[in-house]
Amino acid sequence: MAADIIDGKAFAAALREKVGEAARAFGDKAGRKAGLAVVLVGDDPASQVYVGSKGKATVAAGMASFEHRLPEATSQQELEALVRQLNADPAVDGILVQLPLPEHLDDKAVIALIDPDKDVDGLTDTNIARLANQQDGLFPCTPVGCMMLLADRLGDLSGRNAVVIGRSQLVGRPMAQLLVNANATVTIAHSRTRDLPQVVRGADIVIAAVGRPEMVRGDWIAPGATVIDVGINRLDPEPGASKGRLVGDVAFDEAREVAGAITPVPGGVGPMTIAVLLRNALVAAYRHEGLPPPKNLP
Ligand SMILES: Nc1nc2c(c(=O)[nH]1)N[C@@H](CN(C=O)c1ccc(C(=O)N[C@@H](CCC(=O)O)C(=O)O)cc1)CN2
Repeated sequence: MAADIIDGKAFAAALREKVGEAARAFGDKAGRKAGLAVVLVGDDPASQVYVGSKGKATVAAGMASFEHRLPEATSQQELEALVRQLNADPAVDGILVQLPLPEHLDDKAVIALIDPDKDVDGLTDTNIARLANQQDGLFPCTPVGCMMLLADRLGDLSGRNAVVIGRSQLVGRPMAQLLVNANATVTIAHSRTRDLPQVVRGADIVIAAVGRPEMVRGDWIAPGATVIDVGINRLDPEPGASKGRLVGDVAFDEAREVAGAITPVPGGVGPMTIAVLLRNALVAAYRHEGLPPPKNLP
């Protein structure tokens, strides 16, 4: 039987609604809107689209959006000066530097400067440590979104075997930590993993986050497994088409024949990234004002 489709787009829309309600309540309590600053350097077309979507979603949720689009030639010093300025700005509750940065810029040095309590991407050392120590903090949006989809589908994850394919700072590593914190048994697989198909066959939960189109094949998936596809890869255009198709890291049609549930691309994990970003920015705003975030905000 074909797997159920996990509708990330619908889940994200519901989360954005809840964030919108909580943002209105924040405005009433704090006498100001929660504010999210997004910094984009250069003209990478995909990043421009994502930053535009983030700005629109922020405003739609009733929050203030501060967009900083800097030219490709921006120096490390200029970018760091902007981050310092945003750290000091009381109207800014959350700061996100869109990745990847142009090659000449040192992303680690820029991220290290972000005030951890405004670090809505959860990439600073302080938030990495808070995640590892199971403390309150701000954690990376895509993995948090994946956890919400998994909890909705599977409930308690205790004792489940999860394989995370990919070990990036933005997805693979925090994803594995969140799964461990939820008492799953976690394997992190990567380019040096031996017999990856066999490793994946042992998983009840597969998180694919490698950035290689349709790498995970249907015969790697255990029957009934839950497959979360984080990859967003654009294929070369077919003859006569202006744009190539978007595919994930999982061969969707094959995997769907075997899995119990699977996220599609597009419409799966991607929309959760922006919804969780809004959630993180609002949580940061409540904490910034010394207020407890609303209990009904996941
Ligand atoms: N600082 C950060 N940079 C980047 C992050 C991040 O979380 N923080 N994530 C990605 C890109 N990203 C947000 O920035 C993002 C990617 C995809 C989507 C999304 O909704 N995708 C749609 C398809 C969109 C399309 O048609 O192209 C989907 O999957 O349905 C949202 C956000 C890298 N950089």
